[in-house]
Amino acid sequence: MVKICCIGAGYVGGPTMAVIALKCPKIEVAVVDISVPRINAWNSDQLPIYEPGLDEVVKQCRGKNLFFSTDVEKHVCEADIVFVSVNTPTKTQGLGAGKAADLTYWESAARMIADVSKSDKIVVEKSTVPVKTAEAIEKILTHNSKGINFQILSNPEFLAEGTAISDLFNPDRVLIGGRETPQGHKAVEALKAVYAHWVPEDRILTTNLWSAELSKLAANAFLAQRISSVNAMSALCEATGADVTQVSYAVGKDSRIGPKFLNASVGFGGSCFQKDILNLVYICECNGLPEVAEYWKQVIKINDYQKSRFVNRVVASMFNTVANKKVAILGFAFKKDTGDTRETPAIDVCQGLLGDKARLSIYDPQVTDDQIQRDLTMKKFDWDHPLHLQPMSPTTVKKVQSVWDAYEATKDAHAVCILTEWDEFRKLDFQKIYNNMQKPAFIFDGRNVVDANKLREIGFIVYSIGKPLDPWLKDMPAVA
Ligand SMILES: NC(=O)C1=CN([C@@H]2O[C@H](COP(=O)(O)OP(=O)(O)OC[C@H]3O[C@@H](n4cnc5c(N)ncnc54)[C@H](O)[C@@H]3O)[C@@H](O)[C@H]2O)C=CC1
Ligand SMILES: O=C(O)[C@H]1O[C@H](OP(=O)(O)OP(=O)(O)OC[C@H]2O[C@@H](n3ccc(=O)[nH]c3=O)[C@H](O)[C@@H]2O)[C@H](O)[C@@H](O)[C@@H]1O
Repeated sequence: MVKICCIGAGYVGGPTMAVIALKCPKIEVAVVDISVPRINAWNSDQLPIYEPGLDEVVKQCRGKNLFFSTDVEKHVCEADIVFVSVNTPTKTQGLGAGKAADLTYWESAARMIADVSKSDKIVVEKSTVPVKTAEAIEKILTHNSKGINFQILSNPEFLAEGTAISDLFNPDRVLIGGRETPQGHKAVEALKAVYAHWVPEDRILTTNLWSAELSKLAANAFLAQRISSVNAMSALCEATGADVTQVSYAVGKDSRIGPKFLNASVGFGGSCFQKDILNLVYICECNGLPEVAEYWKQVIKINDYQKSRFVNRVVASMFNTVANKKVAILGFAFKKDTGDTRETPAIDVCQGLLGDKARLSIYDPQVTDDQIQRDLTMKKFDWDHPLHLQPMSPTTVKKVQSVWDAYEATKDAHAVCILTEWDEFRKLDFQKIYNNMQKPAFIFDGRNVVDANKLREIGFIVYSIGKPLDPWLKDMPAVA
């Protein structure tokens, strides 16, 4: 029986391995992590991450051919294939701080693999890593090996949160990069055979190691670039009276451009887009390509601009001050159908409003109060370290209250900001919300989920990203 071990039981390691176990009943899969609470949660009824469809998959295989354990060394030692899916955060200190990937967790995993291994292994980069990481990992493994043969493969993950299970069941492609040697080819074939249990062969792409590593960074950069492009257009739409939804539709009808990923928003979030682009920028700079680095940096600059533009709109519309005004925040996760708040635009928007002394009442169906407090007090990039290494909030933000109901959040509020596109926000009783708010009542829709015209009929002053402006907003300059 082939044995797989995955180091890192996070958003990628957990779902990916659960799907491999489901689709390959003859393969034994162990997911290991240094975080005891995380592993305990994987072994309980309350999984550590919220992902539609994940519970069912885990329930079907857990205890049969899928195991979650903190006994990292034992499972690594026994495995034929070791996936490494640990955090690769942005470096916060030292050379390349604020840009380069911090490979501390990766390196310690690699050293541990070298130490405990007693048989040949295929080591698979599942984490997103800088180009040429495989070479460094190879050095660590071979330097320490006792005649053991390690083959390194790059097999980046393309799943998106909220749709992880369907993405894993039906991927656009699976990418496997390996060394162009007979042993390298053999290792690629072995991993290919795992995916071939459910992925059609023509969707399993094989490349050299460096192409696979770079393709992952490139894919995320292209996706984020689309969002920054449409968000840049949204500012121009507001200035000219065009409607960004109509513009996106018209643009996306061109089959060369395509309709997906053209929704204007308050900004993209998530653990990877910014981190991976910063990483790409750093690699370009290190390779003497400052113009290319500058090009990709713009994607992040526009994203930052979009978030601060939104805050400025809120403050400017409300007579240039939100001091002591109650602002209801609907949605804190970085997108719907996930409880993940890593790099969510809600953090920047909330911090911007708190900077202007607002009182916030936050409701998100999947994010706990604890998480919100932690996010609003944590330093940039600290969030992307394993939980037990994250600093605790020094003080809780007194001006932030989180509640478990949208009606409670909006009661007596001066304004509502919609920051995540949860489906339930579309179905709210806005008449009831309006009746219970201070007047004039404002709605700032950062995700274009509400019907602005209907809300205007109720009496709200509405701002929707990239849509023709309310007469009220036209007179309020939103530039800092
Ligand atoms: N979140 C996402 O949707 C995607 C993430 N990725 C990439 O996958 C990688 C992992 O991301 P996530 O799963 O989101 O991170 P995560 O933070 O959810 O999980 C990483 C896990 O690794 C564990 N870990 C760290 N060092 C360890 C060690 N030495 N031994 C054992 N366990 C260790 C941590 O405790 C943590 O539970 C990152 O490189 C990320 O860029 C790629 C595609 C999608
Ligand atoms: O490497 C990763 O971590 C993953 O990053 C993204 O997945 P994810 O961040 O989970 O979610 P997305 O659906 O890509 O959304 C990212 C952000 O962009 C925003 N977005 C997305 C689409 C859009 O049209 N407009 C827009 O603002 C979302 O609201 C969210 O904040 C990629 O889509 C995955 O392919 C990749 O594997």
